[in-house]
Amino acid sequence: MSLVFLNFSTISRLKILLFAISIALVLGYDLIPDKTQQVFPTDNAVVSLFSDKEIGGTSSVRWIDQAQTQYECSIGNGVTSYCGSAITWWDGKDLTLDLSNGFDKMLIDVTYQGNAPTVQIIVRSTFYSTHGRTDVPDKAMASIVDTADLTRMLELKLKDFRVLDWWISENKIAPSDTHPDWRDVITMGVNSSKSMTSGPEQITINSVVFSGRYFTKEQLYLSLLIIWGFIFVSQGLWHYFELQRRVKADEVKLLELAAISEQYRVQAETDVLTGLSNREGLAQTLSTIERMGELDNFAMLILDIDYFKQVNDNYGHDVGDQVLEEIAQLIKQNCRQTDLVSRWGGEEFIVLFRCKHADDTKRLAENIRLEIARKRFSQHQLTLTATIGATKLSQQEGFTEAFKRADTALYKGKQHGRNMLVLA
Ligand SMILES: Nc1nc2c(ncn2[C@@H]2O[C@H](COP(=O)(O)OP(=O)(O)OP(=O)(O)O)[C@@H](O)[C@H]2O)c(=O)[nH]1
Repeated sequence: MSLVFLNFSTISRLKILLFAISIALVLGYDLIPDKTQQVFPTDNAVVSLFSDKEIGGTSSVRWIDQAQTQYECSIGNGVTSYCGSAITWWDGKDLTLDLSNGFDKMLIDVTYQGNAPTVQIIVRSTFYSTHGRTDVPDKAMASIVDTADLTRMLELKLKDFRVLDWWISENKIAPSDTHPDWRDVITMGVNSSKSMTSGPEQITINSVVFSGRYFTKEQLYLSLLIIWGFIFVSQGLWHYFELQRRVKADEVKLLELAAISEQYRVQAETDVLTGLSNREGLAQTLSTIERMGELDNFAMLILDIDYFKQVNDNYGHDVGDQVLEEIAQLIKQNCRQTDLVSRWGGEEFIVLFRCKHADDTKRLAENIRLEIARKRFSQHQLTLTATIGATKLSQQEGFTEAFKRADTALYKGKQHGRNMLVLA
C-alpha cells in the first residue's frame, strides 16, 4: 500500500491529502473548538451603573462590592423606572467589537438575588441607518433571561436578541432598520425595569464571553466547492493542453517518420549506381499503371549493351561503372519526363513510355540506339552499341507476357549481329 502511495505523482498525493482534510472538516465540523471573545473580566473592561435617577426618576443603584462587580438596584415608583449595569471595553485598538463574523452565542456568568422573575441582557451597537439618519443613539438589543437560570454559566443565542421596542418607537426607526446588528457592538449589561421587578435586587457579574464558529458550515461547503472546482477545472485544462501538446508532438513525429519512410522507399526503388529506378521501382510503377487500366497507353523497350564484358575486361570495373552511368543519362535525355527509365540489372535497361502507336515505339527506340552508337563513352572515348527489343503494351495481355516478347526480340537482335532494334 505504502509502495503504491510512493509511486503516485506529487499532485495526486496532494489531492489525496486535501481530500482527507476536506472529509475531516466536513465530518468533524462540530468537533472544531469555538472561537471566543472575552469581554469581562478583562484588563480594559469597565463596568458602570445607571438608573433613571439621571433623568429625574426615583430608582437607585449602588456598588455593594465593586471589586466583585456586585451591585444593588432598587427600582423606583415611576412607570418606566429602570436601573442596571453597562460593560464597555477597549481591546487596544477599538472600542467596539465585530460579532457579525461567526459569533452566535453569549456566555454569561451572572448571579442574582431578588424577587424579579426576569432581567434583560442588553447589548448596544452602532446604528447604521439605511436612510442616512445620524440623529439616533446606538441600537439597543435585548434578550430576556429568567432569574432562576442565573445560578450558573448561561448560554444565550445571539439570534434570540430583539431590538427593543422603546428604542424603535422613541427614535421613529423605519422597519428596514429594526433588525439586530452585531457589526459594531459597544456595550452590554444587565437591566432591571419596573415591568420586571419589585424590591431591591443584588446582581453580580462574574464573566461575559462571546463565542462562535471560525467559519459556518455554509462557508466551509462553499470554500470546499470552490477549491475542488478550481482543482478539477485546472486539471481539466492541464490535461487538455497536455493532450494538445502531445498530439502536436505526435504529428511532428509522424511527419518525420513519413519522411524517413519515404526516404527508405525511394532508396529501395533506386539503383545506386545510375540513380534510375531499379526493378522494385519499375514493379511499383507498373502495378499503379495496371491498376489504373492505363497499360494500353504504354510501350516498352529492353536495351542491352553489346559486348559490355569487354569494357570491364579491357579498362576495369570502374570504367565499366562510368560507362553504365553515362548510358543511363543518355537514355534519360532521349526520353520524356513522363517516361520511366529503369535499370533491370547488369548492363540491361527497360524504358516504359507513353505511346499510342507502334510507330512511336520504333522512333524512340531507334533514336536511343543511334545516340548510343554515336556517342563516345568515358575518358577512353569508347564506342559502344546496344541491342533493343521493343513492343507495345496492352491491358488485356498484361506486362509479363509483353516482357517475354520484348526479351525474345532482344535475343533475336543479339543473334542477328547486335546494334539493332527488333520490334515484337
Ligand atoms: N562495371 C560493371 N559491370 C557490370 C555491372 N553489372 C554487370 N556487369 C558486367 O556486365 C557484363 C555482362 O556481360 P555479358 O552478360 O557476357 O554480356 P556482354 O558482354 O555485354 O555481351 P552481350 O550482351 O552478349 O553483347 C559482365 O562482365 C558483368 O560483370 C556493373 O554494375 N558494373
